[in-house]
Amino acid sequence: WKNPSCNGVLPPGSMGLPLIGETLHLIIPSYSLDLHPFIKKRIQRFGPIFRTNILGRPVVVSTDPELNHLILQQEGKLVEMWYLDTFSKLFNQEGESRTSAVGVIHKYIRSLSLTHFGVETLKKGLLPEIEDMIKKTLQMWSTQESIEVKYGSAVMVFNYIAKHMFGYDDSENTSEDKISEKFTKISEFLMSIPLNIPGTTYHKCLKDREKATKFLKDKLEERRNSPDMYRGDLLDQVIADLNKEDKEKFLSDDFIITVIFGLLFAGFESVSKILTLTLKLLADHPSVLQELIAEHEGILKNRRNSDPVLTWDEYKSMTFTLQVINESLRLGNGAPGLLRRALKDIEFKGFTIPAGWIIMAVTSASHLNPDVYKDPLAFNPARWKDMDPYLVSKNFMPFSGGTRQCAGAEFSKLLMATFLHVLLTKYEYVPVSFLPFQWHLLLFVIRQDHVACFCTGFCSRIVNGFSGFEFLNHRWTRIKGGRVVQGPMLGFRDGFHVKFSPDHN
Ligand code: HEM
Repeated sequence: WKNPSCNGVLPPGSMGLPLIGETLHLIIPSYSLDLHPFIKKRIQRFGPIFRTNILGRPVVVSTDPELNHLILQQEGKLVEMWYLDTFSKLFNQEGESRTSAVGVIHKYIRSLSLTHFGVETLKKGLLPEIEDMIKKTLQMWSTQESIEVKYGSAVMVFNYIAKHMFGYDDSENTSEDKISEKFTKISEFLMSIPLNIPGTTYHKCLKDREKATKFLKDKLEERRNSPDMYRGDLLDQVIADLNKEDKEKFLSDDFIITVIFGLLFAGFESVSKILTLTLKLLADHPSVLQELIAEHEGILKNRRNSDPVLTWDEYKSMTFTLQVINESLRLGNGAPGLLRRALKDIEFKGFTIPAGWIIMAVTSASHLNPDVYKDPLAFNPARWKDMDPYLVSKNFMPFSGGTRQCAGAEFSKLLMATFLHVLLTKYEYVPVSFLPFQWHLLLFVIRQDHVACFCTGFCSRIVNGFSGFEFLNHRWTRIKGGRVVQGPMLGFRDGFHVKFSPDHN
């Protein structure tokens, strides 16, 4: 394993231990948004392209923007998409059947997701539905003692996508049967070592997958046997496809379940991570929060019609909000890299990547390149104002690129922007004071039976507008957590707990 054969010169690197390679280095948690220390150290030692071994597979890690760009553009020719073995088992795709199914799944899943979550659908009617769902979610959150935002938003996005795809209603299920719980738990286990022994996280993951799959199968059966339940949603579309006389050969119940499973997964996990990171970064950066609030208040002020619903044009006018979201996407790389398998030997800059090897394209390396993004670890949404569009196209790939570009990108941005709009126009951020007293002037505002304490050090807006100050019934306050961890997937150590206060009126 130490000196793999190759028809050329392998990139430099080390293959670690037999069987596990250098996996342990990669899963050591890192508590920063910077490149994972394992990748940083290897770059210093071997340069931007190096070889290693992860989970027993020979891997070439690339932080080289040109190579990353090349492999994203050469899907199906030089490389094919490859999931970790854990992912493959999770999605019931293994061995040759997996390889041949990937291309077909790709085409079908892409077209399905664009039909149901693409720009045209968003424009036509999804936006008001999303806004309504977010208002109800925040209202519901505000009845809880506190919310762990990553988990709460994962459930929110899962429920919305599942409702939209097959009419799922979480409130109809007891907590034991809530399928959202099964899915959100499965995601915790994704990077586990594939050891199917009772007690391992991998084993639990497979058990939860069984339950989730059974649930989806029952849904499919139920809808098929009750034509009066027709809603024109994704499930109805796939049932119609299955019933066609000249249906595609690959279409089967199992295939459909895999597609729905994959789509649910592709959606809720990434959005909830980036949304949580955005709230955490906003809580850490009061001046950015101020500017964002001003933008959303401006939208309300400029609204001519009395209909209090966000429009597509208003969403598109949220320049600063979209900069904030871009900045979160830039910093919050959900996974260490995009995974591909070389279909043939790839020659690049004097090195050869042998056919069959895995390539991990670390696109986040470009996101943190100081030559492109000055002071790259700083959360500075204003930087996007002056970014050169050409540089951005080459160095900003949170949604991947080429034919595999995320089919839910616009949906995700719109959902996050709408969430921020509802949150910031309806709920005031009240920071918990944790700096020494002498750094602050504490204002106690007493009206009726409510008492609130505002800290000037963090919330200058309240101080500036103090003369015309209105008592705020809706508030959100960071309670605890928010420490980012890459292990190697992005997460939040101890979660990010926020108290959303109820409306007293
Ligand atoms: C912040 C949120 C999201 C991020 C950062 C994100 C990121 C990505 C990335 C990086 C890929 C490409 C993976 C690769 O090249 O190996 C991808 C693919 C995909 N995403 Fe997303 N995603 C997000 C949300 C969503 C949502 C909400 C949906 C569905 C509603 C979705 C559906 C898909 C689909 C279907 C693909 C496969 C596209 C294809 O292979 O043609 N994503 N996403």
